[in-house]
Amino acid sequence: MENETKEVLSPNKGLLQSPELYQYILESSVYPNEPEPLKELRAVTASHPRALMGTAPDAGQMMSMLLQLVNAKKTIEIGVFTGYSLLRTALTIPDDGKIIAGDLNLDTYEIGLPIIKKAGVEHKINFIQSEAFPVLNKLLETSNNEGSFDFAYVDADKINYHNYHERLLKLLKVGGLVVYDNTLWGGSVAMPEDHVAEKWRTNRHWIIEFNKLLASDSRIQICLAPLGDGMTICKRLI
Ligand SMILES: C[S@@+](CC[C@H](N)C(=O)[O-])C[C@H]1O[C@@H](n2cnc3c(N)ncnc32)[C@H](O)[C@@H]1O
Ligand SMILES: O=c1cc(-c2ccc(O)cc2)oc2c(O)c(O)ccc12
Repeated sequence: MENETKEVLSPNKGLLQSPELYQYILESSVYPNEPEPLKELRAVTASHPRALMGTAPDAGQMMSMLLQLVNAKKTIEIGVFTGYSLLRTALTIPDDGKIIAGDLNLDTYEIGLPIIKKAGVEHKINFIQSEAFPVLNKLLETSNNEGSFDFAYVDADKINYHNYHERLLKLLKVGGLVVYDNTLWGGSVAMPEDHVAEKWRTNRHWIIEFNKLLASDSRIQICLAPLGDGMTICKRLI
């Protein structure tokens, strides 16, 4: 029974040398401490045709650690899908913490919403069904929001990551973190273009350019963690 559940819930999404090694990380380090509502959310997401888009559980575990390290209370999420990373954040920040969460798609958010409600953390979430730009632009219209966020997570349209970056750096506190998902894009960033499977060709160029941009941005300190599909952690320095 245990094995059956694992197979359904844990497709090998990792970049590691073997599926066994990824499964080992999940079973030895991630699942034993993964809160029950997150397990439930993965289970309800597993049958969605785009389930592979969800933030990987090991990446979610790192998010919790980062949120705790910066004592995050005020956060932004761009790209919610069914809400795995959102629920991770909501379960980690304090009871009076707030998350502004934007996604174009309300239907997918509603798949996870009953679990978010049952976990008792919905009051921390302000979900906005929208393109990301208006959400960020609206926040920037209120000058009090500048330099006020502790943490941001970006997991949406890769072509606009550089535009989100400029806005998020204004919204983050000095010392705050922004984490970008998919910065290794299935490993395709390090392959010659003609070796890249069709699925990963879209966006590969944007991710490669974005990684260069982050590496040359003196306003931030970065670390590209090879977890999930690659997560770049950026700390605002100035
Ligand atoms: C990879 S999924 C997010 C996964 C999510 N973080 C999780 O843990 O399950 C990407 C999401 O970004 C949303 N999205 C794509 N383009 C967007 C845009 N321009 N503005 C807002 N949301 C967008 C999609 O609707 C989709 O739900
Ligand atoms: O097709 C994908 C796959 C992912 C993905 C792969 C591996 C992981 O450990 C996590 C996520 O992420 C995607 C994504 O964020 C997106 O916006 C579109 C497609 C995919």
